[in-house]
Amino acid sequence: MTLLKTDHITMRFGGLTAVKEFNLEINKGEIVALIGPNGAGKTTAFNMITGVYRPTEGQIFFNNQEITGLKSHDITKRGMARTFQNIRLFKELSVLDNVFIANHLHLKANLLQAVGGKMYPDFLDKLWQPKYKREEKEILEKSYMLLEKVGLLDQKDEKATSLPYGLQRKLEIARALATNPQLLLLDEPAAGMNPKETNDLTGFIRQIREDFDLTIFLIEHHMQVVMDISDRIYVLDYGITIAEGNPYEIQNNQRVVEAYLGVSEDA
Ligand SMILES: Nc1ncnc2c1ncn2[C@@H]1O[C@H](COP(=O)(O)OP(=O)(O)OP(=O)(O)O)[C@@H](O)[C@H]1O
Repeated sequence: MTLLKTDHITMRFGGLTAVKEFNLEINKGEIVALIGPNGAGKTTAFNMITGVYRPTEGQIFFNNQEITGLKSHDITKRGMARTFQNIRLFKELSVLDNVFIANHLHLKANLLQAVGGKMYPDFLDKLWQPKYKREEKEILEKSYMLLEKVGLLDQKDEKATSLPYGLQRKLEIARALATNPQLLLLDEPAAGMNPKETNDLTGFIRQIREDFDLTIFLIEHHMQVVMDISDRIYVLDYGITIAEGNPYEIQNNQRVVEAYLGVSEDA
């Protein structure tokens, strides 16, 4: 079953076409990677899919519903979550509070929707009614469960920024999981990880796919990770899709090899 589909999405910034007519199809349960040299348009593609940018042209479908141009929080509510290339944590807060707040914001957004999207004067009072107190307790339990799944329970009281970089990436993933996604987009999960963490990353991503019934779309520069983990790979170069296929096909694709290694003028 197709979970995410893009139909010829294009993003122009003035005279620059960052992504041109990108056609993507991801099936439920797949792990799909998006690779390409620096500046190829990978993050721009993520930004269009997650509602940060509205595509200049083309359409995006999630769960067979069009989501083109929807705001990020609407897209999150429909079951899509992401992490960022530059980690975005609440730096001063503890590990636990980072996950707790992500859960809480998600709940509050749903509550707001339940009251018609308006901030009624008694809205904050509602949060302290028994029903919502119960929900707060559930959120706390869920936060513990998420930290346990990503292996950060022992560090729950530490300040987020005191964690090594690789663990901050895992904390960002726990935060994304707090919104109950079906599709998780990871922007360079191996960046900043040490060799052991990088080695373990493939198993970790497979495990969360299993535990949370996820579909995963990731941008990654670390080729070993990409080749080990991906069912399929899309390759962008200067905004153009130059290849799509399984890891074996991509490794043996001449155009991909040239895009990465460059071709000498007289070749
Ligand atoms: N908001 C923006 N305004 C203008 N140009 C932009 C904007 N965002 C991205 N670009 C340009 O679009 C092109 C694609 O950038 P993008 O960040 O998507 O590439 P990338 O493949 O993610 O690169 P990297 O691997 O270095 O993160 C680049 O030329 C970049 O300078």
